[in-house]
Amino acid sequence: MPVFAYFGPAGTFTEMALDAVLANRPDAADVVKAPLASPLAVIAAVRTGEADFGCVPIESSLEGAVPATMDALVPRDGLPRVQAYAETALDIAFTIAARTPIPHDEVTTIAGYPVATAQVRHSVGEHFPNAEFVIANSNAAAAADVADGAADAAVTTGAAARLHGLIPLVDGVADSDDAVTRFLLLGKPGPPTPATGADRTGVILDLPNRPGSLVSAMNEFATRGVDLTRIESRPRGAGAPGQYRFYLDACGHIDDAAVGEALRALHRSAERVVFLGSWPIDRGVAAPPPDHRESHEWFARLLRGDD
Ligand SMILES: O=C(O)C(=O)C[C@]1(C(=O)O)C=C[C@@H](O)C=C1
Repeated sequence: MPVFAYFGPAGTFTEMALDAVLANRPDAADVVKAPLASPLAVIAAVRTGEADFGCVPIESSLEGAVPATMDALVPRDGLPRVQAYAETALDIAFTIAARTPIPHDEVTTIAGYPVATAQVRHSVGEHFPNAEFVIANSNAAAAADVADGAADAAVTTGAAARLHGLIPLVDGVADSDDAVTRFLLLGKPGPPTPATGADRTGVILDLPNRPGSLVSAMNEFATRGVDLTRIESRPRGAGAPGQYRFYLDACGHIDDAAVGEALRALHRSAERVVFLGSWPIDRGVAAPPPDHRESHEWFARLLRGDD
């Protein structure tokens, strides 16, 4: 049975995102769901083959990129890259839950995962004036911590609160009404899912450290009319202090000629291009890239001497 790892434990938003992906698969009843402790562990399990697929959070509309996932996406130590095959966007609102219905002003510690606490800072300050956050490993781990007595209350999901027998103190907590988190379904490298006309392509770029190299890389998309939806930078890490790598998401599919041309050009100029995949966009506006097929056909005719 195929194994689908996810950032757990049970009850995380990531599990809900995975369930949404599985709902579209005919074999959904015959898969094994494996909760792992971090996005790094999920991605490592996909790389080594312990899991066939892995589901991880990638981007919060309030908090931006999920650093633990971004860093884990970089292939290391000769292991294969991972590739995204699907994304799911979920509306995010948290439950603050405790072991007993404790008065709000008596809550002094609230367990929370940093990507989550950053999304509820103001609301929690209003509801729980005497509380400070203590770090948990995920939204569901926060509920487990409270069940174990490690904090008075948790920033968690409704599902995790129920699983751990906690009582909701406040439901639907978010500093913004339209908070959305995007999740990726990752697998081993393989042929991308067919182009749908509303797709996203992701790459990680290691660029030479010289003036203009990032502008040039972005121009490979701009000059071909390809819309970029996201640019992130992360430190390159050990051995490269002060140096950054860049993550670009573009509208379009590797099979769209304009996107394919941009990727080939990047391969010629970048130190390394890691292809993260081309997959259908779940929500949001996608400006499709211009159709370059006619120019390719014209060129092929020239080579054949037909034109
Ligand atoms: O999946 C979960 O519940 C998580 O704890 C992870 C995560 C994330 O890293 O973005 C998922 C959704 C929310 O944005 C906050 C936390």
